[in-house]
Amino acid sequence: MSSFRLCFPRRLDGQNGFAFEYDVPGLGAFTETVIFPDAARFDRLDRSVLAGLVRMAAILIGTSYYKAAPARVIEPDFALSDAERRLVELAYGPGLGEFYVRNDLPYPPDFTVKAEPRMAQLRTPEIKTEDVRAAVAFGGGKDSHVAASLIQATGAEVERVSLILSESVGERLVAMSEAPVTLIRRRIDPHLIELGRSGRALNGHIPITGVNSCLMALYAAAKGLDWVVFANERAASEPTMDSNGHPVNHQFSKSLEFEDALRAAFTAINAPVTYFSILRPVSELWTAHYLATAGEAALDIFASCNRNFVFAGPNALPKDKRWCGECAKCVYTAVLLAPFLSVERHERVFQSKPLHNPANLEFLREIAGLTDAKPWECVGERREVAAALAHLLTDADWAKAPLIQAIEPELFSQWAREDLQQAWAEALDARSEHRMPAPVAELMDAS
Ligand SMILES: CC(=O)N[C@H]1[C@@H](OP(=O)(O)OP(=O)(O)OC[C@H]2O[C@@H](n3ccc(=O)[nH]c3=O)[C@H](O)[C@@H]2O)O[C@H](CO)[C@@H](O)[C@@H]1O[C@H](C)C(=O)N[C@@H](C)C(=O)N[C@@H](CCC(=O)O)C(=O)O
Ligand SMILES: Nc1ncnc2c1ncn2[C@@H]1O[C@H](COP(=O)(O)OP(=O)(O)OP(=O)(O)O)[C@@H](O)[C@H]1O
Repeated sequence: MSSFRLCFPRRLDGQNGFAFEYDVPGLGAFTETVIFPDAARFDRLDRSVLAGLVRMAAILIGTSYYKAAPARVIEPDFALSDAERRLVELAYGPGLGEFYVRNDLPYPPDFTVKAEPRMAQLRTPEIKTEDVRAAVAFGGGKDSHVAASLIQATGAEVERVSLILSESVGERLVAMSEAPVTLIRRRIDPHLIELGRSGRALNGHIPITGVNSCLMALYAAAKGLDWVVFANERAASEPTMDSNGHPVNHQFSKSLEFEDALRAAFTAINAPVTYFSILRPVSELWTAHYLATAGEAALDIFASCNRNFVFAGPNALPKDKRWCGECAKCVYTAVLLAPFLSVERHERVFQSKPLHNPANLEFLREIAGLTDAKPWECVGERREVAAALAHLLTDADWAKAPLIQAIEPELFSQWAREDLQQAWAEALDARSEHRMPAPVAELMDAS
């Protein structure tokens, strides 16, 4: 039976990085390279820790190549600890859930992982809480800005780090930040993109946050940083839709389930970094409120529209735009921030009026829970969106916005008014499960 093969990554000659190599049945060999800043000193890492970190990166990066022609057997040329095996099962299972469902492939998928077992390290991880240096994942959006600001408030030294697939995306990210951004450069095998474009390979979404997490951890460990901080929100654990009784989540690799799997795999290799998500305990309205108040300086430079990050497709935004104003993610972010901004300020932030554009009504219905499924996008919990809309209907200016008016009758036929009032009232105070170190939990008021 032909299998998808993952090779143990090799160091590049003359460049500070690694080559990740894969064999896809029927399509041949592929190589992705990742180049790190010189400050990442891989030679200072314990050999087994380095090997573990690159194995984890190889597993996650492999999802891009596996999806070209999914095989029934996944076969690394390295042994796997239980935690790494679980990472494979999750990344190539629900991590690719959207891909399977949108390509009409069976879901859950039926594959076997063929690898020798590896003994895990059993030491309890040390969590540094003083003189901390933190790598904060930076994606240019509201969550990244808020995460960087909060980590700074803990007294830690913050380095913003972005993974990029093209220089133009790197330039956009740098322009979206008020502080310097360290860039780690991935180069996807161009053959994969060609095959996808010509229809000779399957295409679809991959667990990108998992890829970014493993590469950030590798960078942080090699630079001697202590924390690797993501801004994965509580809402990312809510599935996008249900497929025959199985949840499918566009944001699976941002979910708490995947965060736990990554943390277990880092522990099993004794990785010298603490990985966590700082926005896990709070609502998206909490984050929007923080950005509109304490984080106000970022309002004119941040962007959440994913079209900023297209590196090879036809959907890239024009250079002078940060928001397309006509996708589910723009509409979602516009709803979350509206309760905290005047209509005029909102228009300046979003470079348009997404909540006044009738063409956006269907997106609004989808994100507010008025349809069977959420859009295949990075959007949050339906109840929270509905609560924000109910609140906007009580605001004299926002209640006049055409989309807010248009949604009113359907909103209250789907949701009980009192339930939405309660969700709004709790939005800034409620806290949920998280994995943050004590000083961060204290700052976030989360026990
Ligand atoms: C920017 C974006 O949203 N891209 C998604 C889009 O891809 P598109 O074809 O429009 O443009 P490109 O991003 O330039 O991709 C070109 C092709 O390359 C494939 N590819 C890309 C990155 C990668 O690591 N591996 C790859 O194989 C890609 O499939 C294209 O064929 O549509 C794709 C198919 O649905 C999406 O997969 C692209 O999503 C990117 C991987 C991406 O970075 N998306 C994030 C903005 C995103 O969705 N973030 C979510 C987190 C989701 C998660 O962690 O799973 C979020 O913020 O919540
Ligand atoms: N290119 C990237 N490099 C490093 N980290 C990234 C990148 N893109 C996203 N992230 C991180 O992944 C996590 C999830 O991304 P997400 O898109 O939700 O955040 P965001 O872009 O900051 O906010 P928003 O939800 O407003 O788009 C965040 O911690 C974010 O910083």
